[in-house]
Amino acid sequence: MSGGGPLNKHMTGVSSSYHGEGAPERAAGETTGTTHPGLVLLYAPNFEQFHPAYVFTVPELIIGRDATNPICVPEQAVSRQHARISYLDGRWILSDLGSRNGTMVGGRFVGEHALGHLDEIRVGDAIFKFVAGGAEHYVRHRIDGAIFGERRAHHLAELVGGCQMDFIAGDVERIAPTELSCMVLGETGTGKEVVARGIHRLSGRRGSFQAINCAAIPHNLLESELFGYRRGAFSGADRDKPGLVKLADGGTLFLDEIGDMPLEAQAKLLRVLQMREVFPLGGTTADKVDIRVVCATHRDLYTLVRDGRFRGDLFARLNEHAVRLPPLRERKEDVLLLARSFATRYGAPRLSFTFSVLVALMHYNWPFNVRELESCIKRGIALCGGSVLDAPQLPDAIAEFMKGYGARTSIDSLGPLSHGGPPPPFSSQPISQALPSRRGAPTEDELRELLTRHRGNIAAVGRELGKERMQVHRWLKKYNIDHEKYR
Ligand SMILES: Nc1ncnc2c1ncn2[C@@H]1O[C@H](COP(=O)(O)OP(=O)(O)OP(=O)(O)O)[C@@H](O)[C@H]1O
Repeated sequence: MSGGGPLNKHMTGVSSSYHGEGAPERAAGETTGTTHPGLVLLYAPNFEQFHPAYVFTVPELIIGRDATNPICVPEQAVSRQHARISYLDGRWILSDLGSRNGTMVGGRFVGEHALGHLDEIRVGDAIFKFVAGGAEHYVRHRIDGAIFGERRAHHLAELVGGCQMDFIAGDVERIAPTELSCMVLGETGTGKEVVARGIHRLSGRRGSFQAINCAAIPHNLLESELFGYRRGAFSGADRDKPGLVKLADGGTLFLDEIGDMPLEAQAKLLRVLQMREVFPLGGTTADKVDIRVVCATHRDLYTLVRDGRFRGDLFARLNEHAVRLPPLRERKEDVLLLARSFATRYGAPRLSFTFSVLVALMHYNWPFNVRELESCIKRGIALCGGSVLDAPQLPDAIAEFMKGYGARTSIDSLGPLSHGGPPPPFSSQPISQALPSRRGAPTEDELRELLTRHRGNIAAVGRELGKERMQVHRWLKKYNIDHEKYR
């Protein structure tokens, strides 16, 4: 496997094998003491020919088409020695080696660039992310879900993802059967409720799963929803009503957005947890309850506790174990798997994605996380009829985000590091003028990507390819592409 065949890490400077020597057994997030930087593959059309991750163990590595390169990108569009990554004055520097088609970081062509954690690098059609540490954790998880070796999690299939999710799911599986109260932390749409339901499902508790969003319910109603009421407790209370605490007896109570719970309700909840009994509003006697609590929040509860807006004693009681879900932009290696899983969920298991769509999905920063990706795929299926999802069917937010994609940086972001030597191959010309004429025809995916980037402008596509407009029209005809759809 690999571009470059089985690698000898001493020869090549990377240890990326997931099927044998050198592949660490631990997954992301564990404290291992091994924190090598490296590149993690996010997407390549021929991803089976790559390692899932390339761990840096020497201070200089070459990326290129030659199979002898430590990081081989086996593609015609990639130069034999395309780019170099070297360690200089405490930074990892990516330098384009005068390649034919350029090297991109964060969607822009660069000459030299000091890499930052999670920088997205594109060489040819291969997209990687640079990680400043922990690259060794990614070496066993391929972007299509294949795992080389043992999976950590075995029962939480609903938590789709790569190595970070496997680690988290393994953690959830371990704590689910215990009595520990759990705090699930993460931005909106990262899957906190999926985790909470998973904890309940694997807990072995026979009661039901009850969920409430503390931010979505008016404060005056929250207590009656949670603790229930007795008939006559207030006007309109014409019968006893059990609250969610009672309904979750023997099961799990999921308190979403716990940071929004008013202080009075917090005091009552603490009592429920300590005394294992609930007093309905207007009641004089308590009902015994046995609940397991899982909470979620996107807020910083430590700050709320410090500011007196959240009770420290309740926080300690709820936070017996914390599960942190990273935002999607920090785990883009999950995007392909998630997209495929949503395609199945929404009735299009055979949905395929054009290359330009995958480029966009990897490049976008997903402010609303997995929920946003889910909506994007669901909508895309409706628009494309469930066969091929193409760039024009992506939401406006993504199209807008992609507008600057493929630009050349106006200044290379290396700062004062350059120690003499040849100047970086920087040009202030737009890339379309700087690129030499290509030899062959673009592939259909390449052409679609160019059309997306230039919003259907044939002249601009032609300039970038170094070809006449008529030639671009001939290719459009050949691939049966309507460039108007990209405008
Ligand atoms: N790892 C995942 N695998 C599969 N689906 C996921 C994953 N993470 C999230 N989802 C899906 O994304 C959507 C949002 O997830 P969920 O409601 O659990 O997020 P949340 O963090 O609880 O959001 P909020 O904070 O807004 O309540 C759901 O449809 C869920 O099924």
